Formats: sequence, C-alpha cells, structure tokens
Amino acid sequence: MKKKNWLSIVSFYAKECKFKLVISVFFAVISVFGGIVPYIAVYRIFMLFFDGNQTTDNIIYWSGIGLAGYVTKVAFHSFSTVLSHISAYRILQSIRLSICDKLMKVPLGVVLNESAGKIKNTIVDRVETIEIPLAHMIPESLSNLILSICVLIYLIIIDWRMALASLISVFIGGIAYGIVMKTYNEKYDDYMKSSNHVNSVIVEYIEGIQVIKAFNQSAKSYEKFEKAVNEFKNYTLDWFKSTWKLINFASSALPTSLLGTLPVGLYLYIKGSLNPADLTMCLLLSLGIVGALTNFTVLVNDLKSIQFALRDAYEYVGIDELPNASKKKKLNSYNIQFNNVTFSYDNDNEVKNDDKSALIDINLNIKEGQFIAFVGASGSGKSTIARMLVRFWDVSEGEIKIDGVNIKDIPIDQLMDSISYVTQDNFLFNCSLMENIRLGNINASDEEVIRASKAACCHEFIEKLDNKYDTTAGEAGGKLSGGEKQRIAIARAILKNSPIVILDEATAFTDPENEDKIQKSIAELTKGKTLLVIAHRLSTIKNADKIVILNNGKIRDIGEHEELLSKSSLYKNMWDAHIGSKHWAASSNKSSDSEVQLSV
Ligand SMILES: Nc1ncnc2c1ncn2[C@@H]1O[C@H](COP(=O)(O)OP(=O)(O)OP(=O)(O)O)[C@@H](O)[C@H]1O
Repeated sequence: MKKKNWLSIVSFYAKECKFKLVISVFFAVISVFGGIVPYIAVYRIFMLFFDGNQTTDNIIYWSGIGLAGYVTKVAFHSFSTVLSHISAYRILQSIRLSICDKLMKVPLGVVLNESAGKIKNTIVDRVETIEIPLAHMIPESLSNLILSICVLIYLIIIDWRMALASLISVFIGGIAYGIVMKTYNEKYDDYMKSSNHVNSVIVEYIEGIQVIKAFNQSAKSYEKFEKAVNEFKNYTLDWFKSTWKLINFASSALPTSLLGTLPVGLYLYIKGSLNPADLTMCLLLSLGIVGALTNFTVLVNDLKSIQFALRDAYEYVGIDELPNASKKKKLNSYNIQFNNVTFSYDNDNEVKNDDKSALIDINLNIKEGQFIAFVGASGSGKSTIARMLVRFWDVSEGEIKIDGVNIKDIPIDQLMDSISYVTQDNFLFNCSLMENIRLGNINASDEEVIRASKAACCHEFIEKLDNKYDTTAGEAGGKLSGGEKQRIAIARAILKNSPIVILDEATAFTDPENEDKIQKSIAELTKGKTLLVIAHRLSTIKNADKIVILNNGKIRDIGEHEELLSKSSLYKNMWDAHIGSKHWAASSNKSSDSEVQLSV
C-alpha cells in the first residue's frame, strides 16, 4: 500500500468541489478585510480628533465606513461558511463511499480480519471528525493567515519595531505549543488505539449478546466493556492532565500581542520616537490579529485531527484490490478446472508449507452440469475451495479456470454473475423480505421474487407474517427459524439463476420438516446447474457424480459413493460414523429419518 500525504488525499477527494472551496476562501478573505475596516475607521476617527477635524459629517462618514466593513465581514463570512460546509460534506461523502467501495474489492480476509467496531469507527466517527476542521479550517485559517501577514506588513510600514514587538507573544506561545506537539503523534496514536478498542468491545458485546445471555456471562462481559471504557477515560484524562498547563499557557500567550506591543510602544512613545496616532494604530492592529492568532491555535489541532483521520481512512482506501479484468469473457461452457491450486490464509507463509497452507496442490476437473461434493473433517479445506472459486481470496499458487479461462481474467462482476454461493451464514439485511430476496437479482419483479420464494418453500411462512413480504428482516428476525432464513437465502440464489451453484450445506437445521423443505428448495435451485456441495451429512451427497475427500488441505481420494466405500478407508470410516450417528439420533428422537437426497 502506497503512503499518501494527507493534503494530496484531501485534494483528491475535493476534486468535485474545488471551485466551491476556492470561492469560499475568496469570500473568507473579503470577510477578513471587511473586518479590518472598522479598525481603520476608528483610527481615522482618532486622527480627526488629534488633527482637530472632528466634524459631525467626518465622524458619521468614518462610522459608516466602519459599519459597512463590519457588514461585509459578517455577510461574506456567512457565504464562505455555507460553501465550505457544502464542500466538506461532499468530501466526507466521497471518503466514506470510497472506503465502502474498497471493502468490496479487496480480498475478503482483509475485511474479516478487522473488527466491525474499528471499521465502523473509521467510516463513521473518524471521518466525521474531519467535517468541522475542513469546513472552517480552509476558509477561516487561510484568510486569518493572510490577515496576519497583511497586518504584519502594515505594522512594518508604520514602525518595524512595533511589528517585531507584536511577534513576542507568537514566539513564546509557539515554543509552548512546540513542546506539546513533540509527543502529540505518539499520544494521538495511543488514543486512537484505545478508542478503537472501546468501539470493538461495544460492537462485539452487542453482536454477541445472545451468546453472552445464553451462557450467563452478562456480568463478566460487561466487565470487559467497563474495563475498556475505563481505560479509555483514564488514557484521555492522563493525556489531558499532562498537557493542559502548557496548552493553556500557549493558548493564552499566543494571542496576547499587547504583551509585546504595549510596553515597547509606551517606551518608544516616552522616548519620543513614536507619535500617539501611530502608537494607537499599532495597538489597535495588534489587537486586530488576536482573533487570527487564536484561530491559528485551533488550526494546529485541526490539522492534526484531519491528518490522523485521513491516515485511518486511507488505511482502507489504500489497500491493494484484487486484480480485476475489465473485458468481459465469452464463456461457452461452465467446465471448472483446479490446476495445482495451493493457498494459505497467511500472506507471509512460504507457499507449500504444509502446516500453514489451507489447500495444497488441488487438481480437479468439474464438468458443466456435474454434482460434486466435498467431504472431510472440520478444517480440511472444504469451504476454502469454494472461496477460491468466487475469488474471496486469490490462490497463492496454481490456477482455477472456467471454460479454460483463468478466473483472474474474468471480470469479478461476470464471475459473480456466473456463480451462486449459498453460505452457512444466511445474513438478512434490515430491509423488507421482498428486497432481501431481490438481492439475488435487483431487476426482478415482485412476481419473480414470489415465484422464487415459492420454489424455495418460503412463500407459505412469509404470507403468515403480519406485513407479509413487506416485513423487515429486523421485525421478522426473531420470528424466523434458522431453516426459514436458509430458505430465504436459497430463494435469493434461485432468483439469481447462475449456472454454477455452491452450497455450503448447513448442519444446524435438521428437524425433519425443515430438512424436507430445505432439500426440496435446494433441488429446485440446482436443477440443470453445475453443483458444488460442501457436505456435512454424507447421506445428502450419495448421488454425487464425484465425491472429493479432503484431508489437511489435500485431496485424499475422488470417486462415487459406492466406489469410495470400497477403496477409501477414510470415506468408509466417515460413512460408518455418519450412519452410526443417524441411528443414534433416530433412536434417541424416536423419529423417522426423513432425509431427502440431493439430485440434479
Ligand atoms: N479467514 C481465515 N483466516 C485464517 N485461516 C482460516 C480462515 N478460514 C479458514 N482458515 C483455516 O483454513 C483451514 C481450512 O478451513 P476451511 O474453513 O476451508 O475448512 P472446512 O473444511 O470448510 O471446515 P468446516 O467443515 O469446519 O467448515 C483451517 O485450518 C482453518 O482454520
């Protein structure tokens, strides 16, 4: 991942609103100069009195000019702020969208290895911290900087000694700030780690609340949450305590320009080298930059928070994407080939280190329309094979081809259109069940969604819900059984109607009625398709054209059921264990075995 300077990141995201930002700065500059006018007007009125020209007309004239300057300041400040806020929100929107977009394009492992709390914290909270600095910093800070420089030049013109005197407080405040800033990066890093930890613990607590309650761990896990919150509080408080004296000193010293100008000015006046009008003007001008200098202290903090928030956001935006082909490939068949496929989840692993590789030297030919089952002990690599085919990760060595084309050369969109992957995790989004099923094909009509639901045996239970297909997954969530959720996932896949179906067969929903319905819906989904089943119960895959036995990431044997029973001791043992457990389940439940075998 290439590192990028935070300014170039901002300007990249500000591309679309650059014009607005420029205008915003321009208005802010006008506003700042408008703000100087009242000081000049007051100076002029003083001069009128010193010169003995204090007529009502003259005083009204300069008062009017002062008022006009003030109105200009307020009006242009408002215009500038509106434009800078619009731009800031656009930039925030672009950053958030590009992180979400990126998460879809990077290897799945990168996303899964991060805690949901940290990702949420970056996308929502961290990016939000940029808004206020961005909306105010660019116009206000820039214009304040310009104002300070102009005032300084003006002071030099009036009396260079007074100009130097006005910088005394800047110098003292600057040193104090410099000391605080020395450890700022390190402290801020730790602060962010602590904040991410709190977020992760909160999200974990909420996501796992069912398990926590079921195992009566509420008090214990709350302790973990409380500890994280306390640690965060302690850290922030310690940081605050270690810096507040210096920060307070710096922020009070920096804008106190009178600290230098008043004694020096009086000294020069007494010595006779500064006339009263110039002394008054110098004091007024140095007061005029107090606001600008105060803003400058805020700017230092703002710059840091922008810098760190963008660094965190760029941690995601800058992740290398899975290479994606741009040109659609013409596929005449859906024959699948695994050639010497080796894969390790550990990027640093030397390929072919058998202990660390999840798949080693997988060679497999699957013909279009075949039904292939993968069996093996837990952790043997069954799901990894499926993840390789859908490119959730890329193979470390070897290649996977569809119709002779390496899947890396097929655009990911086209590949995903060709494959329906029904995983064990039947995630439902918090929208209506109609929309949840329509995810399979966003162009499907309501009628097509209902037809797919009927085929997946979902229609009946959805119709019984209060709002039928309009029930949101959130409302229905508690009312849906695991098997019903799985059938909704199957309905999605039926609607998608891809030529290749991968089924990570769930073991959880094995009550006879659900099982019967699930098998019926699967039979409907897989009609005429190339079917890859990750099998957990062997009786459902007895009819497979090929059963692939995996062991520690390697293919141990391939064959049909009967063939494997006679030639593979591993398969025979698995089958015996399966039959044994079925008999045990049947006798303990006193229920008949109603497994329906898959057929394609
Ligand atoms: N995201 C991951 N990161 C690191 N290692 C992983 C990841 N997912 C799986 N593994 C490891 O890869 C190996 C193969 O896992 P895989 O999920 O493919 O097995 P499986 O045969 O499908 O198991 P199960 O039947 O329990 O689902 C295991 O050792 C597992 O610990």
